Amino acid sequence: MHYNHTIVLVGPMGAGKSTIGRLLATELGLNFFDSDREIEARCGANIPWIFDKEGEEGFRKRETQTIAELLEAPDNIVMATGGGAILKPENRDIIGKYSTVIYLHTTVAQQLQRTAKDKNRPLLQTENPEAVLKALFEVRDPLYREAADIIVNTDRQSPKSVVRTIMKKLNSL
Ligand SMILES: Nc1ncnc2c1ncn2[C@@H]1O[C@H](COP(=O)(O)OP(=O)(O)O)[C@@H](O)[C@H]1O
Ligand SMILES: O=C(O)C1=C[C@@H](OP(=O)(O)O)[C@@H](O)[C@H](O)C1
Ligand SMILES: [Mg+2]
Repeated sequence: MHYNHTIVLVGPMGAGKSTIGRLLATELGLNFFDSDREIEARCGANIPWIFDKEGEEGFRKRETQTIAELLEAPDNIVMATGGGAILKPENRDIIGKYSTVIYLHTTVAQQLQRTAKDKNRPLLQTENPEAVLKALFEVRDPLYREAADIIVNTDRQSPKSVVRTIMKKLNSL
């Protein structure tokens, strides 16, 4: 195996980063961290509260700090990031330095379905979440691609099957 054994999952909301990250960590025998859950634990409040009280900028500062903390620790881990973690050059640098990066990709239609009932994503609590997802995709897709060592489509594959695809691709790096 020739890849960096710390794995970071990037990609848009609803691509499956949190779900697949946990399964992949079990498969690899590594601890799993979801940067969003770690931000919430450190802050003692949930993401909607952070966005409401500190704005997206406040959330992004916490996100950068948390991602750095998790990746600078000595152990190999699997980490799911939030969809916007790719925006900051500092995050891209540290993720690239410490990990093998997997871009989980899906369609906007799937993202909409998978995120519809969840109120924990402040950016999607709007009249037209489809337009938001499309606009975010335009900006972020090139950044995800640039960062990625592996790209996997999660559109028509179960989480288990996505993990199998990832394992094959990791083993051929
Ligand atoms: N490959 C998949 N097929 C079907 N549903 C999925 C798949 N991956 C994730 N989901 C579902 O989509 C929702 C969002 O997944 P999540 O892991 O939170 O995405 P992300 O962390 O990328 O925003 C969850 O309800 C999850 O069960
Ligand atoms: O795309 C984004 O900017 C965000 C994605 C969310 O994580 P998921 O990608 O896990 O939904 C979470 O970090 C926050 O609501 C902002
Ligand atoms: Mg997530």
